[in-house]
Amino acid sequence: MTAKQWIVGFLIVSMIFLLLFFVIRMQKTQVVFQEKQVEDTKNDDLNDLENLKMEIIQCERKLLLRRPDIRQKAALKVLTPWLAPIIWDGTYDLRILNNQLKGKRIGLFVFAVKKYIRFLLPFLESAEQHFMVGYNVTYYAFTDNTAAVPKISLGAGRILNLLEVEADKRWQDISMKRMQILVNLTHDRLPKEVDYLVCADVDMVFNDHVGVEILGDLVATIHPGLFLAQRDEFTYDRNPESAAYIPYGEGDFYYMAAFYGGTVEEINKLSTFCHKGIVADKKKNIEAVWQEESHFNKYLFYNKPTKVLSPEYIWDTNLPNGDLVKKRRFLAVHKNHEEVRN
Ligand SMILES: CC(=O)N[C@H]1[C@@H](OP(=O)(O)OP(=O)(O)OC[C@H]2O[C@@H](n3ccc(=O)[nH]c3=O)[C@H](O)[C@@H]2O)O[C@H](CO)[C@H](O)[C@@H]1O
Ligand SMILES: [Mn+2]
Repeated sequence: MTAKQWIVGFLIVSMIFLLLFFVIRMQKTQVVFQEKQVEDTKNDDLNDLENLKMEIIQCERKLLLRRPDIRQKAALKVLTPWLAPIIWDGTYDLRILNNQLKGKRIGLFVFAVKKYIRFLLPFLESAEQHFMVGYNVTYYAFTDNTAAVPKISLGAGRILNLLEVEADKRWQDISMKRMQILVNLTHDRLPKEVDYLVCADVDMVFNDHVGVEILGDLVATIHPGLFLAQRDEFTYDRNPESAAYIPYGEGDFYYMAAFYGGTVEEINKLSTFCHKGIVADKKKNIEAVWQEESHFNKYLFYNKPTKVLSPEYIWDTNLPNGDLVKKRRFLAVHKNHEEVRN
């Protein structure tokens, strides 16, 4: 090597070192700057911290939607960390399950109060086509106006009980009232009449097979809008004053209370917990962010479901990521919330 080559080499190496030095320095400054920002935020009120958190969550969510590998993994999850099955199409053999569960009596609990009576007929008609076909099914449909419910013809072994319930003023109270009614129903009447109880929202229709693959001691459905979400995105109740409170960093899934089930005994325990929580909150003049669904999620955090249903069992065609949920067994009926709730 000539002296000139040595000098050029030396210059190049020192330039690289200089560059590295500046890059590291800039990163350090960035971290210090970010730490200072967080520090500033701490000094502001809690709301700002909450906003920051929401922004981070939004960013993560956007990132997640661009990561097909994560989407795929979340969608294909078939086992919970406590080893309960997550039911997707193709994970079970119905012939085997029918052999195991034949002769079981199944109840379907639903509320159709005030304007929601309009949903009852399509709900029941679709259940006749898709829900537990070949089994003894008893519907427990609660309404404030039995006379307004149209007649429906049922298949063999299927019974409709139209039961009276008082209509609350607020839709939130109607929705939460379901827990109170369930406490009594699962205590007094159901132990003699059914083995398993399934509870559903009425503003839904069965759209494909829903059978004994959903039966288990305690069964809940993953919320179709949050099945790809991170834990801290779950819309649990975050108010420490509420009985439904779940702190950030905790939780397994966000379950939707529009479709769940279990043995009569387990539904009695679940509804008792939720009803007590609702009453305790009322005494403090508070209401959980998603009413009974918040208490439901709290219960299921402490009492892990023995079976979890994938969003195939509650789907809404307005939702993103529908390509991951091909079988849509139970579909939300689109409604004008303002109109139907008032
Ligand atoms: C996307 C969304 O907003 N989801 C929440 C909302 O679901 P939804 O918008 O699905 O609630 P919803 O309006 O369907 O009410 C729940 C159920 O209560 C019954 N009902 C309600 C009102 C009424 O006047 N008559 C009647 O019969 C009916 O069975 C209905 O399906 O509210 C629920 C109840 O708190 C849950 O918190 C849900 O997470
Ligand atoms: Mn609903």
